[in-house]
Amino acid sequence: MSSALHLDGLRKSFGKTEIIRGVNLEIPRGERHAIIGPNGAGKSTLFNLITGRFPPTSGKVRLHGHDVTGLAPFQINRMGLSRSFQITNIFPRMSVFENVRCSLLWAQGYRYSFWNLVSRSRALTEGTHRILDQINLTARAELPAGVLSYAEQRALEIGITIAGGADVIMLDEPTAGMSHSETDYIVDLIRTVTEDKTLVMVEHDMGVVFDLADRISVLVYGEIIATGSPEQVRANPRVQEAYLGAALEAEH
Ligand SMILES: Nc1ncnc2c1ncn2[C@@H]1O[C@H](COP(=O)(O)OP(=O)(O)OP(=O)(O)O)[C@@H](O)[C@H]1O
Repeated sequence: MSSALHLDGLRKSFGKTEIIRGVNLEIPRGERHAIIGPNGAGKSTLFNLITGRFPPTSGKVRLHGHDVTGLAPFQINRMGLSRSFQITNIFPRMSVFENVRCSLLWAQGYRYSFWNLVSRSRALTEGTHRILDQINLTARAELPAGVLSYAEQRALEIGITIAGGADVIMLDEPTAGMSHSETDYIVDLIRTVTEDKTLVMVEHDMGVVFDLADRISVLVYGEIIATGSPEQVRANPRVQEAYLGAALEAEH
C-alpha cells in the first residue's frame, strides 16, 4: 500500500538561498506526524511545498502514490489533502453554522448532481451538524463566528479544514497563542477529528508534539536530521544538540 505522503529529494531555493535542502520523508496512512525545528529551519516552507503553495525547485511530492508536484493547492485539495492556516481563516460575520456549511458546500459541490438540490441541501445540513458536533460548537452554531473565543475560532478553523472529508490533514501551529487549558482542549479535538486520518503538523509546543505525534521529524537548516518515535527523537544526541535540549529547557 502506498504511503499517504512521500517527499522525495525536495529542494526549494528563494533566489540564491536554498531553504529546503533535500528532504526525503514517507508518512504512512493513519500516522500523526509532527515537524519540529528551530525558527527559520524551513518548516513553513516545507508545509507550503507539500500543499502546493510553492513549487519545489526540484524533487517530488506524492500524495497516496500520485505525483502532485507542481499542482495548484485546490487540485491537491481535491485529491484529499486539506490544510489549516496559521492565521484564522473564517468569515467573522457569518454564523458558525454557515462557515461550516460553506466549506462543505464547496467540497461537495463537485460530487453532487445539480438535479439533486433537495437531497443535497438535507445532506449539507446533516453534514454541518455532524462537524459542529465533532468540534464541540453545536451550542454556538447561530452566533457570528467573530464573537467566538480564540480557541473556539481555532476549533472552527479545524472544522473547516476537515469538512471536505480529506484524509490527509495538515495543521500549521494549531495551538499557537493558546493558554494551557485551551491547548489541552484543542489537542483533544485534533485527536478526535484526525481519528483514522493522516495528520501532518508543524508545532512549536513540545508538550503538544510529544502528546499527539506517532512520529516526529526534526528539520534543521532545511534538512531532516532525524525521524522517529517521540522516544527515539528525544534520545537522539544530534537532535539534543541541534534543537531539543534548548527547546525542552525553554518549556520549563
Ligand atoms: N517567500 C520567501 N522568499 C524568500 N525567503 C523566504 C520566503 N519564505 C521563507 N523564506 C526564508 O526561508 C527561511 C525559512 O523560513 P520558514 O518560515 O520556512 O521557517 P520556519 O521553520 O517555519 O520558521 P518559524 O518557526 O519561525 O515559523 C527563512 O530564512 C525565511 O526568511
